[in-house]
This record gives sequence, C-alpha cells and structure tokens, in this order.
Amino acid sequence: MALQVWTVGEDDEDLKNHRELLPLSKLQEIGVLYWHLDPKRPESEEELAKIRKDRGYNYMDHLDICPGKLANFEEKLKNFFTEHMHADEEIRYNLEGGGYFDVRDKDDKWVRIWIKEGDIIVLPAGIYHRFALDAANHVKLMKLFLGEPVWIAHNRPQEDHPVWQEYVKRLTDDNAGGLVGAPWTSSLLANGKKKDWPIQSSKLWKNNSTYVCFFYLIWLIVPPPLFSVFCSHALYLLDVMPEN
Ligand SMILES: CSCCC(=O)C(=O)O
Ligand SMILES: [Fe+2]
Ligand code: NI
Repeated sequence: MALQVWTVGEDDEDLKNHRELLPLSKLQEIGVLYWHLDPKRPESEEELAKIRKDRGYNYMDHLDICPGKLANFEEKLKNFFTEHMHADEEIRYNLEGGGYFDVRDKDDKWVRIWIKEGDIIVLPAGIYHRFALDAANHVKLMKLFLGEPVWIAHNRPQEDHPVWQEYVKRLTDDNAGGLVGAPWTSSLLANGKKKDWPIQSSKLWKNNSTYVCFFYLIWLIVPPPLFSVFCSHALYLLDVMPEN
C-alpha cells in the first residue's frame, strides 16, 4: 500500500473526516523522501543497507513508542506533536504500528503522512513538522542519522534559523514555476537547470496571445507581400522557425 497523504486542519480534531488523498508529488515538492520495505522479508535488509550507504546514514538506533515501554509516554507524545524543525534530516523507518507525520506545505498548511509498517520517511532539514500515533497507539521506529546524532527540536517560530532559511530558499528556487513559459526562461530550460518544473499553461497562453495580437495588428496595416516578409523575419528572430 502506497503512502497516504492528505491535508489536515490546525487542530487534530477536525482532521479525520476529510481524507481526500493528495498525489505523492506533494511530498516531492517539499523535499520529503520515502521508500517502502517489507521488514519481515530478508531482502529488505539489503535494500535498507543500500539506502543507508547511498545517503550516508551510518548511525542507527530504535525507539518504541508504546504506553508501557516508553518512560514519560504522555509528555513525549506532547513534545512530538509540538510543531518543530531540526538542523538535520529526520529519518524514520517504521517497523511496527503506525503514526502520522504532519509537515507544512508551501502554503504553510498541514499535510498528513500516514506511515505504516515498512515505510521509511526522510524529512528535510528545516521543515516544520509534528508527529502523532495513529489508532494502534504504538509504533516501533528505527532512527537513522548521518554522523553523530543530534536530536534537538527547535520549536516554531524559527524564522531566524539559518537551516530554516536555507530550506525555504531551496523550496522557492525549485518551485518558481511562475516564470516557466516566459520566453526568457527557455535558455534556462535548455541548460537543463529546471527541466521538470511544472509548466503553467495560463502563463504560456498569455505569452502566445501577445504574439498573436501583434501579428494580427501587422497583418491589418501592411500590404500582403510585405507581411509575408515580416513574418519570416519575425519568426526567425523569435526562434520558432522549424530547422530544415
Ligand atoms: C519519534 S519520531 C517523530 C517525532 C519527531 O519529530 C522527532 O523525534 O523529532
Ligand atoms: Fe522531529
Ligand atoms: Ni506496543
């Protein structure tokens, strides 16, 4: 079962009713990574080892969040559910049970990620998030880290924190889709810089309709032979002539 992701309100209570699932591209947009393994199959060991090697996660320990097993259970849950960020990635592999990671999207709305057995999730450094158990009321997590682990949670607001600032900068750099479609971005696209930005069709149409109006105006005011000369030159200059 793929991860389930949906929008939730500010308070937990009003959430359970409107679970309209969002596409997983929502997570990509905000830099959240995920994998799914089957902790019960031996092959998953190898897959996990590969992920750890690729991303440099050399540290590992376990955390059982369970009423009987975790000291100060209630207090810890309260802290987990307090909106915070970290200066490093938060990496969790869910071995048992289930929980909700709420992360802030680009509009500062909560997006709820339901992690179940086998889900691995990586929250980027600087992202605001919180965590709660699901109805099973327990979860067994593997915590991974790159280098010496630091578990400091910086509660919101952290707008002066350089890691938060860096995260937000990356978000806006990667998603400045508003410019795509404007003629001056084509060289950026050609350089392979922002190839997979979403193209905003409304912006494309705005640019094209300007050209169409311009050509129509010229067609009205110049004699036909001149118009064809004008067109061939204009199209060449606009670089939309098909190459033969
Ligand atoms: C116990 S994992 C989820 C809670 C959290 O965000 C954290 O530990 O930083
Ligand atoms: Fe956290
Ligand atoms: Ni338990």
